[in-house]
Amino acid sequence: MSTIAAFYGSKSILITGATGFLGKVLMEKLFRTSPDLKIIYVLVRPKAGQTLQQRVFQILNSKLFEKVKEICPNVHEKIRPVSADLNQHDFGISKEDMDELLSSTNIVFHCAATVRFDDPLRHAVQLNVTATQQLLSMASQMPKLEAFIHLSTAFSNCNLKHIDEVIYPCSVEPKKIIDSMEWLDDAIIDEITPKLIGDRPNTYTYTKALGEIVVQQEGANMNIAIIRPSIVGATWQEPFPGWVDNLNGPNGLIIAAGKGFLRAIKATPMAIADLIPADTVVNLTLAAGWYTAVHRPKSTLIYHCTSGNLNPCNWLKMGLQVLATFEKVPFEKAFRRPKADFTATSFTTHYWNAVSHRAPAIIYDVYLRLTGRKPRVTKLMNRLLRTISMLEYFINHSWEWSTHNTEMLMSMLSPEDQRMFNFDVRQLNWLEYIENYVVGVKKYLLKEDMAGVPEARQHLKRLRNIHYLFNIALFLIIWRLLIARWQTARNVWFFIVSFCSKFLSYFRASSTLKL
Ligand SMILES: CCCCCCCCCCCCCCCCCCCCCCCCCCCCCC(=O)SCCNC(=O)CCNC(=O)[C@H](O)C(C)(C)COP(=O)(O)OP(=O)(O)OC[C@H]1O[C@@H](n2cnc3c(N)ncnc32)[C@H](O)[C@@H]1OP(=O)(O)O
Ligand SMILES: NC(=O)C1=CN([C@@H]2O[C@H](COP(=O)(O)OP(=O)(O)OC[C@H]3O[C@@H](n4cnc5c(N)ncnc54)[C@H](OP(=O)(O)O)[C@@H]3O)[C@@H](O)[C@H]2O)C=CC1
Repeated sequence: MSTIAAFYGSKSILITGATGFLGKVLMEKLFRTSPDLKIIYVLVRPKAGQTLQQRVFQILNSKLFEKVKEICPNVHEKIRPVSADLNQHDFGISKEDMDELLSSTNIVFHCAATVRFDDPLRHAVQLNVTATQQLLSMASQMPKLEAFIHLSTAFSNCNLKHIDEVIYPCSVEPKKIIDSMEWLDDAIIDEITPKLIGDRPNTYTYTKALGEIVVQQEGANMNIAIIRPSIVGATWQEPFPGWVDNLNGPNGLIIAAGKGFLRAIKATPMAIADLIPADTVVNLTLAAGWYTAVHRPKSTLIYHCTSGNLNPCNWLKMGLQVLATFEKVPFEKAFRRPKADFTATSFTTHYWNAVSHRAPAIIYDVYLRLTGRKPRVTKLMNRLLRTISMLEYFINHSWEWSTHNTEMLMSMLSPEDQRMFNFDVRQLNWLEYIENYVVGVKKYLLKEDMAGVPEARQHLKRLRNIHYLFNIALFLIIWRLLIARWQTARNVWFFIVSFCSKFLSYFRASSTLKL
């Protein structure tokens, strides 16, 4: 019997960010391995015209929860959506709901965050720092609380090269930042943002670092752990390989490359691609929750959930496997054939952006306009280039994360738990994982049927033929123009034609002699 699964049975669990990518995988695993758990409270905000119940219903009805519904048929009774907006004071939670949360919760998993890289500092601070502080204040009033698990990121200290499982100070205290957001106006905040974030690339990583300090300060008297995942990718094994549901991280780029929009990217091929599967993160998170509650470590433990030092893989190997999978399982209705290269300098990046990204987009939009349709590719391409510029930092740097606490936790697990809550990335076969990841992007994100693969292949063949025809036509047009305007080109042309005709007459003469 799994000790961890038994631990979560009979517990009341509070999850923030349960509608997000990791939150859903976490909830799924909890229900699947501990179907007898008491209740999961999920803090959800109504969104896109959907009520909380509709949002939760949609999650439970998704493919991700198919196994859960077999194992735990009454899952909908065990999940309690609580209306909450983390941007509001007390999260806008009603008094009755708050009383129930405070009196019943045993474990808190804090997954909610803004993960946007371009969020204005005020918004990122509100969600990643102030809301964390408020949640800790709520947690401090929970008499039955056994553990509080905070999801941070391995990149919270990406301004450093070597990162230990410790909390690093920031130049300005989080409390001062929170206070200043109250009275500074937006223009001033925008002005001071670059100074505050310093050598971090965005407000996301900066506010996640501040969030960690808040957790350490405010949670001193609680059983707390912090999980720092690196780049979270599709699921590796559970509940099935390749599950993914948003465009964050590599996902959007895999689509862009598979559909032939992304043809070149500035990347350091040999830099470590520190990807970590979502189910690995969830297994470590649940194991850490159990360990924190049962073993009550004296200080807040930080767990690096990274792959680089245990099972390193570089961007080149990953990129090539992504491209190899496109050959096997092409995406439908591609814009161009998938083919992507790394660029090394800003000059070559600008060049390929102009030639391989912007020019085809403009040409296609002209074609759309001429055929009476609305041009859209240039806009899409601009958005893609903006996204790439935001992600580029992470594919051109390498980091070393120590994983002592994570390895210690692994050694504390029983063999059964090591199997059931596996977070040992040394067992991960990257090539297999990436293939399943790309197929998962096709199936679960693009909602493309595998039955459409032969037609997708045919489409790529047509694109190849169009490409050849286009190149030949372009060559002939340029050559014709050159001959018309430039004497040297005419001379070269005359030389080639006379050389070919001499070669042909020689060939004809020698074959006649042989006869
Ligand atoms: C399997 C790995 C291999 C990868 C290989 C992929 C390419 C294959 C090519 C092969 C050959 C070449 C090899 C190349 C190898 C290198 C490839 C690099 C890929 C790896 C990228 C690394 C990413 C690292 C990030 C990790 C950092 C830390 C992790 C975390 O802690 S947090 C989670 C990460 N957070 C994010 O990723 C958020 C990033 N997103 C944003 O900040 C914003 O969305 C934005 C990018 C700034 C865009 O903002 P906008 O306001 O312009 O847009 P909005 O968000 O409103 O969306 C508008 C529409 O655009 C769609 N969209 C959003 N995001 C993306 C996206 N990433 N890609 C594409 N499209 C996106 C969105 O859905 C909207 O669509 P609409 O609704 O239809 O309008
Ligand atoms: N994905 C990744 O690559 C990595 C993620 N992490 C960390 O893991 C955690 C989860 O990330 P992930 O699942 O990918 O993120 P998602 O963006 O998928 O999910 C974010 C969650 O936060 C919720 N949320 C955002 N704003 C509010 C709000 N005002 N009130 C209530 N809920 C809100 C969202 O709710 P809604 O659905 O209503 O928007 C959603 O459930 C984060 O803390 C992130 O920093 C760390 C490293 C890498």
